[in-house]
Amino acid sequence: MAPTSVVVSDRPDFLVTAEVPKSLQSIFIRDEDERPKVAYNQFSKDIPVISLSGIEGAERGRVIDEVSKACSEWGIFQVVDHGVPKELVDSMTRLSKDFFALPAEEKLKYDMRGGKRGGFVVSSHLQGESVLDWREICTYFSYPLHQRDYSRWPVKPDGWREIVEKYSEALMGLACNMLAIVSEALGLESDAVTKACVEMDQKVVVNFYPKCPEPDMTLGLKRHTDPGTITLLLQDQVGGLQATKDDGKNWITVEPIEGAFVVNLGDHMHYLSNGKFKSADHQAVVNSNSSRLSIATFQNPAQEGIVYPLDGVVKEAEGEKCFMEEPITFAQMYTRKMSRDIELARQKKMAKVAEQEKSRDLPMM
Ligand SMILES: O=C(O)CCC(=O)C(=O)O
Ligand SMILES: [Fe+2]
Repeated sequence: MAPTSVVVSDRPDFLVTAEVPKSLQSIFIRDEDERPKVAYNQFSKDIPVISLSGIEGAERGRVIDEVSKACSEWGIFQVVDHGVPKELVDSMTRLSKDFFALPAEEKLKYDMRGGKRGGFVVSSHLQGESVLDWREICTYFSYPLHQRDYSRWPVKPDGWREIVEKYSEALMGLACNMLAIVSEALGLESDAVTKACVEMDQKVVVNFYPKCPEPDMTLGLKRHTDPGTITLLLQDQVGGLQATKDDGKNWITVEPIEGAFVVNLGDHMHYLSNGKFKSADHQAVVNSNSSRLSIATFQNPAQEGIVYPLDGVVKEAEGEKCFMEEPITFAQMYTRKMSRDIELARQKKMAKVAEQEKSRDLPMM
């Protein structure tokens, strides 16, 4: 989920119905510079695909090298042979699709608007931002266990809750394995990153992107970096996840691979690594042929977790400098990111209004 999303009250109702509108409402139309530049199904093989087979034995060194390279270059890669059972992944996908196919009234029993922690919402966007994302989401706050609030977990379709529980647990395991590899890729003990997280939070966001009548004008999810430590994304075979490693000049569409997880680093990991590892800049595009499902599992540090380069990462003897002035907490980092994004959205909106006024004032030819 876009890290900075704040659920606001204006809800485009038609997205919760099965009907696809014939044209795009203006609230979804993006400025030209934000619109998709590459097709949803023009797949690229640039993002590394890393097999985790043999990770506890002879293959560990290879995995560490491949992860290190991918994190320095992209901050995003895919993993296969990850050990999460195929039946669990298939059930999670099938039941998630069934959830979004439920009648609007059923989904809206878990309406997340008004600051509720978890549930269902149509689109979501920054306060002050004028354009909406073309998606519906269902969110579960799954860890820490003592904060789990089942009253915000939809009970339908039958069996979904149990599967979400199993899926969250399996993904917590995979995330911890990946964070051990990332720590070692930085030359540290395998528990360095998990220790910095204090207690690992997990949030599962199921994204459903309905078919869209004018996909070239809008985005399923606008460009962002995830704020947390690491994200594990399961996507269906439709395609739509895009990444850039050069600040938006070039975009690639990540090739969907059956059963693979896309792994991307978030801002927290970027700071812990003193900028050696990127937090992946990404977005989701939509299309007019089929709807798309993706399930993002966000692994975040505790609110009081410290955001600062890890001990031993900054090699001062080699002339390297720490790129942060002072340690801050994850809660502070998140608030700053949000305020920055809200301010940017405000400036963009004002520039647009000024531009419109200027063109209105021009004399008629
Ligand atoms: O749907 C996707 O491919 C991307 C989802 C994502 O980036 C997110 O939920 O933060
Ligand atoms: Fe994301």
